[in-house]
Amino acid sequence: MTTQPTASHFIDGQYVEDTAGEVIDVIYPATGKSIATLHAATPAIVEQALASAKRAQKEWASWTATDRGRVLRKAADIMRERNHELSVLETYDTGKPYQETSVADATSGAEALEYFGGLAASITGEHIQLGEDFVYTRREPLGVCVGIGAWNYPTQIACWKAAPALACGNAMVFKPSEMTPLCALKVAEILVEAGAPAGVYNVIQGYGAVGASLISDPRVDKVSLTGSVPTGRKVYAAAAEGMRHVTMELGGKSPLVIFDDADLENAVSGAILGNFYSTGQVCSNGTRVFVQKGIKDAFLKRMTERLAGIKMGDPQDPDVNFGPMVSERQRDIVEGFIAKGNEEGATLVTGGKRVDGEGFYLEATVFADVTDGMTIARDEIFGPVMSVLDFDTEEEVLERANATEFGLAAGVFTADLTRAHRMAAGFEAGTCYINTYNLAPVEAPFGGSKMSGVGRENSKAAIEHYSQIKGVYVAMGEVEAPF
Ligand SMILES: NC(=O)c1ccc[n+]([C@@H]2O[C@H](COP(=O)([O-])OP(=O)(O)OC[C@H]3O[C@@H](n4cnc5c(N)ncnc54)[C@H](O)[C@@H]3O)[C@@H](O)[C@H]2O)c1
Ligand SMILES: C[N+](C)(C)CCCC=O
Repeated sequence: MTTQPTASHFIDGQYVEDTAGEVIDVIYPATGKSIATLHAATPAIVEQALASAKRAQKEWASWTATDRGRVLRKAADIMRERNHELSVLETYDTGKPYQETSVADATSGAEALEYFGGLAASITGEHIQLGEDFVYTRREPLGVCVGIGAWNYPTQIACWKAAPALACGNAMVFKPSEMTPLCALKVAEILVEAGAPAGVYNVIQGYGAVGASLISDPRVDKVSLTGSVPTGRKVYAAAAEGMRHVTMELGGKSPLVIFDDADLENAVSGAILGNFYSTGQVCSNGTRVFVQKGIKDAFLKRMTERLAGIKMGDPQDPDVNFGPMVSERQRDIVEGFIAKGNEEGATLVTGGKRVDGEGFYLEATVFADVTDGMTIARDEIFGPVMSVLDFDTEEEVLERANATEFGLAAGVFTADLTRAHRMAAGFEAGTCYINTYNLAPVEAPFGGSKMSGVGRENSKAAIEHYSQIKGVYVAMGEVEAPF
């Protein structure tokens, strides 16, 4: 497969290049070798993208919602037909194993396009009768939306933003992460092939400065960021300057609580999904695993046995189920956290070492006897590191689970369903799980509370964040005035 795209940017329905932009060297995480060279957007490219989105949005919004929905559903079909090719590219972009990308990335993107394509025609206002007079509301697009992506799910993030934005009649300029710039270009190509007018969905590349220049442009009505909390703070503040709408999908340090009465095998599976999928590079991961004391030894034993089933290697090999980290830098950061865990007195149960040779491989790592104040229990690590903390009572664990600035996700494993619902109600998190972890179907809202974010992606809730209501008062009689 050719990983070098036709050009760096996709604007107004076609590939565009400007070699004056800063070089972006795309590295395959499994080998550490360059697989493509792109250029960050120059001010001229940013201008072209925004002008094109501004112009195209008017036309797109004038289509019936049914017609817009048909384009999105056709794009979903194309994505499904090309799932293999798109999954191979996602694996080159991120290093995630093909075993994962072939079921979780273009497929999730297609589901979003299909779901919001189906919903488009049902995005309506309402009628409010006021005696003889009445008010009707129109649910209107916001205009030009900017999407900014993180590197862990490049296809999914591009589609989770494009699908609701376009269903509501907006246009989008999307800037992928500089670490994984390839996949969003394919989403743009597919939308045009499915019939989206040129300019409705544009992709431009760049580092943070390109993202920042998009946000401050007066033509922009909304910014949707998927990224870290520090970047979220900056982006939210810049968006506030221009009173722009925002969606912030940010980081987390989510709790996963396992009671003594939980089904052990399911709890271990949930903790694996919540810590080691995508080599641990998942925002919603339940990295603080609170295990009730009575089940702790059995949990750690079974976890260690199950992790022996990891098959690390060439992520394009369909038998491999654990890939490298996205970059050398990210592996260094995670190794720094592992060192802190050791220094601060946690017990290393398994893993903890990098794998020598090419690529950015790091072992799946489990620490036990972690306490709330340790660095590995407080900071988002964004790598394959699980921290196991002990607890005694429900009341105690809920308080400790919530004692964090983050609020992205939370999970509980227990056979006591009354307790499970009490815990879900008590968690300070936007996305909660009972007896499972990290599923994100498009029909359900996904997003965080506290410092983990603002707004929701997926589900009908996303429509609220890509549209605005206009109220129209209609008088049926004479106008009364005081003088
Ligand atoms: N909540 C979610 O849905 C979700 C999903 C995936 C990742 N994440 C989070 O993303 C983080 C990992 O991704 P990352 O390292 O790419 O995050 P990051 O914050 O470093 O970068 C995210 C994006 O923001 C851009 N950016 C950086 N500075 C900017 C600025 N000043 N203005 C505008 N754009 C700017 C980057 O170029 C990149 O495209 C983790 O914290 C993870 O939890 C959250
Ligand atoms: C679908 N997952 C696995 C929950 C990932 C959502 C995006 C967060 O990183």
